[in-house]
Amino acid sequence: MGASEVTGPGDEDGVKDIELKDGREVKDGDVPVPVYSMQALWDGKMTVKDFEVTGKEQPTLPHNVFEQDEALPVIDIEALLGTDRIAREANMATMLEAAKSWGFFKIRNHGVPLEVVKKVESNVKKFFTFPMEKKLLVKAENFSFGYIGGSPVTWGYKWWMEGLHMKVKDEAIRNMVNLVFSDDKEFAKEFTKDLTSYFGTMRDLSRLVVECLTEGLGLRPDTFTKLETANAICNARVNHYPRCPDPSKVFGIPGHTDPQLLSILYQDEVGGLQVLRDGKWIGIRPDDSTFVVNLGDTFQVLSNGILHSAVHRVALNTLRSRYATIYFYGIDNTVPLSVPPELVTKDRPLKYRPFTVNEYREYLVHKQLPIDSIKFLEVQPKATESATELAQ
Ligand SMILES: O=C(O)CCC(=O)C(=O)O
Ligand SMILES: [Fe+2]
Repeated sequence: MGASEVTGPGDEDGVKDIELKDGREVKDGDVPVPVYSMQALWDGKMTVKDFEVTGKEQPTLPHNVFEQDEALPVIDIEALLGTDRIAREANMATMLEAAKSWGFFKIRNHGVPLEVVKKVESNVKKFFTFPMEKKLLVKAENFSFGYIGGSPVTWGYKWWMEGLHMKVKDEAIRNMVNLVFSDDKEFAKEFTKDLTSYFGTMRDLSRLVVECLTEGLGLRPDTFTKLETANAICNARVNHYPRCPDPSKVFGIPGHTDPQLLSILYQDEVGGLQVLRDGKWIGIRPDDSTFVVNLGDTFQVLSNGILHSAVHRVALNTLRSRYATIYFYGIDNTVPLSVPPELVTKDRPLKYRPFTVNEYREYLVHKQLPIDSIKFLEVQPKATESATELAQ
């Protein structure tokens, strides 16, 4: 199938004069910047074949099969905040257990009006309809903030999605929105207001969940949230997965874990989010009365492996575009982070080494988000120890 038959902006040619060299874009001898997969597809520089996943990693579950979704625990946030001690303890226990085993759960009675998320979704939907040259005004360099037209084409597997990755800081939001919607000042103002309110409510919700889980680990509830400094990487992304002519071979996002502490996700009614549980993929049913929470690598590491950062992926379909709005809650990106000593015992020796969020991020951007990227943070056996083991 030719790129022209693929849904999406197709002919937008904001990058047509850019040469691809070793998967990197080169503009008039400038420093090369990465080009993204969907952007290259829509520009006729890649085909659907370039997105195909092979062998064991191919999609196995259609986007609309949710057979075991009912088993996914649902936590009542109102009960966590309430005065009924029994209800609180029951929900705390279920949440902690879900965080250890699934790494995923749903939350209900979370107090965030659906409209707050839907507004962000619809504003960004409008952004996605713009011609590529306009989207590229806020292109994310190095997979950071702004427009992501897929995954870097240098990665082994390619993401069939585009996303708008937004910083939490008000000023950053304002600058980005004003740049893109410069000819519609009223809309830009509304957009900024909607985003600011979304970020505020999601941050509060994330803190609450993180603090309850931290308390469940036997630590002071603010052990990790107090590291949510000005340097913290908290951000949000609206993902758009266009219809795909071959969902049996292509993923929106292949299996991966999220790097941050925690993600809170709202998916539209189409379906496609799947989580790996005990070696089996389970489709998560879309549901407007809940958000999906999943733990990220930082939480698994800082809990010394007690909590689980689950592998998840996004399946596509031939009929409908899909949107997901995700808030990623992170902590300081420069301070060295390490497992609290209380979580290291004789039975549970230290599993992960100290690291900084920036160091991990740097690794991920260059390593294509491998499914087991968290291994990078494992304690390495000391050379002398391995030599001793070998000698025995
Ligand atoms: O689209 C989704 O449901 C999940 C997206 C996701 O996993 C991510 O952006 O990290
Ligand atoms: Fe993810």
